[in-house]
Amino acid sequence: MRLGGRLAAAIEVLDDIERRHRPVAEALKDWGVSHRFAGGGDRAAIGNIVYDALRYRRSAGWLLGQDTPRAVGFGALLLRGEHSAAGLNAVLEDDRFAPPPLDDAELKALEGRQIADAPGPVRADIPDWCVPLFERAFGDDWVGEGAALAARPPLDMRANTLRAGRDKVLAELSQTGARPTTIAPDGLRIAPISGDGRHPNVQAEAAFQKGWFEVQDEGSQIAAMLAGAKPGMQVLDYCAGAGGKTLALSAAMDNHGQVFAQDAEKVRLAPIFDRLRRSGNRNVQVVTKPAELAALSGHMDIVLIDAPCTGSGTWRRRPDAKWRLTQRQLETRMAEQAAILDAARDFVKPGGLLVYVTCSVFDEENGAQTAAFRQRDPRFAAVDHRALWQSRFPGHEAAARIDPEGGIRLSPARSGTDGFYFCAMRRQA
Ligand SMILES: C[S@@+](CC[C@H](N)C(=O)[O-])C[C@H]1O[C@@H](n2cnc3c(N)ncnc32)[C@H](O)[C@@H]1O
Repeated sequence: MRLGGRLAAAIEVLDDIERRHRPVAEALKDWGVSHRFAGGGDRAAIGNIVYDALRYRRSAGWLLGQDTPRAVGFGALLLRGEHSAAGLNAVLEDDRFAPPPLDDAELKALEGRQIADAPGPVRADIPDWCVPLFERAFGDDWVGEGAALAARPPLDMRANTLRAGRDKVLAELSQTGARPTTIAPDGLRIAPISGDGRHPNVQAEAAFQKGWFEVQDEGSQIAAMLAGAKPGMQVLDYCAGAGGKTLALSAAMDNHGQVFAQDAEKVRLAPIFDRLRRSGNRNVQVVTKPAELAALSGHMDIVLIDAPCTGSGTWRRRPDAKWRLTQRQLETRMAEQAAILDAARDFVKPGGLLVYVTCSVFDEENGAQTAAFRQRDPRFAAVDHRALWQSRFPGHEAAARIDPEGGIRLSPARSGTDGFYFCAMRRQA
């Protein structure tokens, strides 16, 4: 397929996502099933246009003055800067699978439009209703932070020190272009894809099958490290899901002590069993019965709440979620988070830590949530987060926002990671 056919396919997929409210991955998969002739390179290129169009939906649409699948598809290509409008039309001209070229009205709309002149919400590529949330979270930096959340993400991995050190994994993955991450000591990073490329399928590597590494964003690795799990501790991962943080906590404990993994939705825990077999984590107990959980009350050195959240910190990877999110969903998540904080606190032993983490950038789910919790339960006090950050990641002072009232924030613009919030609160009595 040439560029025109790929662009037409991307517009078709974007239309499907919009009309049928399909998740992007499913819409792309369906397109692939019904177009079996398309090769891997075509699928990757179409996927890149679709994902870019969703990441840059606002700015791509602004360029053409419309928010249609066609406008954002064309806009996403133009934003790459590889073609001028006339140049793109010339490429599409003799391609019979291409969409109709840009017409006079579209060319006129594009004339003289520079993203640098666009209003803030367009440059930030966020919905209008999110602007106050971004302003509250980032102050004057909100446009840059929004734009960074619209960029293509890297592929991050964590060396599983129970099986292999980072250098050994780096040597094994040398063909993939993986480099050490700058902040997390066990992290590896493959840079964001450029042009029509795609990330290597690292999970097909023998080293992955041998459990030498896990796919995990550097921000998630940092959050797990900040929790401070040590060999011999009793740790409850209260919202363990597929176990990304469970495995990191267990590795930090060098398999000594106990990590209890629980989740309200048992089905979410299902992948953890395979992951544990591969990674050699032997101190993880998956909690499946209420009685097993009740027995832990008041005994935990650390309770980690990796809370359900809007996921606004992961919009680089899940850009469709950015446009689907509503104020009502945000409020639902906030209510869940408050209820989980109240339910999980009793598992912390006196002197132990309640650690709250989200992959959201909104203060409503982060600092405001933990501050409200401490008001409800003054037995819990925020630790000195500046001292904590400096002790774990010396030399990286500029990479995180430390909130005076307690909490550490990571973001693509500041830390080069997904957006994360971390807050550790010590139980006094
Ligand atoms: C952010 S995800 C966890 C991701 C996981 N910790 C990881 O690192 O891979 C949040 C999890 O919280 C779970 N959850 C939602 N409500 C819960 C509740 N009331 N109690 C415990 N877990 C809950 C969800 O099922 C979901 O798996």
